[in-house]
Amino acid sequence: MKPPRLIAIGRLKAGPEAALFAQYNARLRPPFAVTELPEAQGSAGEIRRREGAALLGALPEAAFAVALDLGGVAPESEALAALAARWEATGRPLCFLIGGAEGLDPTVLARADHRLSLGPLTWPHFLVRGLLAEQWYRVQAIRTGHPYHRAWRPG
Ligand SMILES: C[S@@+](CC[C@H](N)C(=O)[O-])C[C@H]1O[C@@H](n2cnc3c(N)ncnc32)[C@H](O)[C@@H]1O
Repeated sequence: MKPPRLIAIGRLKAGPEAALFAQYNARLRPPFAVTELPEAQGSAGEIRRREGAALLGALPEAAFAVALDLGGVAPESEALAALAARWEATGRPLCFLIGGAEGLDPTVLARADHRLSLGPLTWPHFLVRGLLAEQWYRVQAIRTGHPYHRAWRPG
């Protein structure tokens, strides 16, 4: 299987966020391939537009693009596992897009094939990489029946 690609704004320096991402990415089969794009300068609108253009420029034309976006739908982990199977069945290279501090430009959201929320809380973009890697590992555990994911919830 081709590795999913993570295209993200900002260069992740060594520290707790990088360690969290590395820990879960190392467990993934296959791990994410990562493309980092520099943070843009200017007003908030200019930053969004410039970063948006860079994200779209780094996105392969055929890609199935999943934008990490607060305005998207926040699925339960089992539902995300079902979505992952559908995304893979398209046969298109899977790419996740993470914005910078100003968020994703509307052009990126318009291009996205899916808008994925990790819940209504706003997370720092560097932390989102680790959260996504953990959820993708959980998705793989759900799909393979690995006990990492415990589905039980109180009734
Ligand atoms: C600090 S947030 C940007 C906040 C910005 N005000 C917005 O509304 O998008 C940086 C990036 O992290 C990702 N992000 C942060 N929280 C998220 C969440 N709860 N669900 C999905 N993505 C999130 C998005 O890709 C976002 O562009």
